Amino acid sequence: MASMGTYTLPGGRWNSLPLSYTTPIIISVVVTIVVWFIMSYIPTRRRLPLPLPPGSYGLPWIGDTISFMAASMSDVGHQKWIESKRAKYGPFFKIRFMGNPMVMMDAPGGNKFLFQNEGKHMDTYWPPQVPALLGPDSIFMMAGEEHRVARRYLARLLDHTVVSQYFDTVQRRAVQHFAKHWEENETRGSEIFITAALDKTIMFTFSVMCSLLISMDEGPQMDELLSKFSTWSKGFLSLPINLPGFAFYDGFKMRRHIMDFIAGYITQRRAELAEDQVSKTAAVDMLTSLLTVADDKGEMLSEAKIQNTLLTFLYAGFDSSSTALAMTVYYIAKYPHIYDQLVQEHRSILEQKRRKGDDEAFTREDLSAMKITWAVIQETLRLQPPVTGTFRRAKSNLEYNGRYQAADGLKFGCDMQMMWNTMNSHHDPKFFQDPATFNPSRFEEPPSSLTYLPFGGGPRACLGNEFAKMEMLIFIHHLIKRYKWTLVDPEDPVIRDPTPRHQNGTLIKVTKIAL
Ligand code: HEM
Repeated sequence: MASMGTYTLPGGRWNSLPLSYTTPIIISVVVTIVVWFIMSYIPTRRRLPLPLPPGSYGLPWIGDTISFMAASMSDVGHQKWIESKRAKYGPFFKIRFMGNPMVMMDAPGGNKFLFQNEGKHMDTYWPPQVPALLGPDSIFMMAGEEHRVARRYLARLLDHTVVSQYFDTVQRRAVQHFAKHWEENETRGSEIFITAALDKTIMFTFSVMCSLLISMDEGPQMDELLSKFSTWSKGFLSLPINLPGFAFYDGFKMRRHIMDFIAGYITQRRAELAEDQVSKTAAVDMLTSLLTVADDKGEMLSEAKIQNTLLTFLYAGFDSSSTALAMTVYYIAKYPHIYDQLVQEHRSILEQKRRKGDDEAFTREDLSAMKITWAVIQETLRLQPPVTGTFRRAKSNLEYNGRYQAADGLKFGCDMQMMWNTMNSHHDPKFFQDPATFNPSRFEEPPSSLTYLPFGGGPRACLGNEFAKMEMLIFIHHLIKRYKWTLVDPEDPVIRDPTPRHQNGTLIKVTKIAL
């Protein structure tokens, strides 16, 4: 018998519930959501001592999340978004990002404040999808003493001498790369061909990282790992919703496959080490070091830390470098006078080699002769930095007495987030004259302190910057030596996902030359 107020919709588990049951359920869901929104708003206000920086929090939880993420994916990263906020609120301002209040720092004062307090009064903070994809044992997630110990340890594995030891490996990979991936196009019948520079730089940097980390050779296994990586890394720019249809869902699933793959490699290497086979089978790479070198406290790394370190380095080491290199290839083609300067620089290096009888016997001393090349890469990193900035979170109440705000300073409540950002200074005419112009010669003078931050700064600055410099210089040397190139589509738009790349992968028309 149907009671009063009971209404049954045809079909479905929920639909068959009488209205007298569904109404309270719907009301309690709505009330929970509203209370959750309000709660995420109120404690924020309570825990933030005044004065707050100017700006607006916008809607509860959502705030600027959507506009900020959309800006992250646009051609100039956050640059325009930041400019419009700065025009409204001044050099630094507050927003709400994924439920939390966040201050965008100014440059260079805000950057200095942030880097000086790093590890003492503030720690790293990442939106939830990042720790889920990278793992809690990644150095990017570590804080305080744990980060300091891990960083000292990893810095030893990548210090100047070690980077030099990898020189020959990277150089060999470069020669193989051009023979396999570029000369292959020539043998298809033409000395002129069209290719996507980004595909090539991805192949090169991924191959270099696979060699540095686990001594893996190019082949189907590496191709498979690269394709898994591509799915996994798309999860970083997604909302952290673990449901089919969201890139995070696919990325998170793929993380398990990648970790299984890495675990297999570790097991195999442990067995080789136990049988003393490593020197015969593989060069000493990072995996061997991670398995055999103790940290400062004399402790060996756990299996989980080794796995997450390899995953972190593979990602940190290949994504930024590959897009930076493709962008460099783009700017060299866009400005023929820059190409001519580079030809001169590399011709003179090669002539010296030839006088000694072998132009492939390129040594690490030759890198220091590549001053213009490095300036071109630096200028590329200024205009299109692969990392536009990252987040931190205050561990205690802090006061920032920068030059812009009221005499009593800007106070950060415990848990408040802040972001350092390359776009604040890289495009500011105060620090870089005529900032929209591609002008590598500006790097003849060092930029003023904390205004040029492609590799970050302070205690979390990039650990691989020397390595990245070496691999990028080696790649450009081999490219200039063999080819000249023009842009197929000079108007190809730049997108960020999250590193900057041309929508069509920087298509270039390549002509073989012999420098
Ligand atoms: C053009 C290439 C690269 C760029 C632009 C770049 C940029 C950066 C930036 C901005 C940070 C700081 C992040 C922060 O403050 O939260 C960073 C950190 C890091 N980078 Fe790089 N990177 C590059 C290449 C590499 C390479 C080749 C490696 C490894 C061989 C590497 C390994 C790392 C690691 C391990 C960290 C974390 C350091 C820490 O948390 O203490 N990077 N990178």
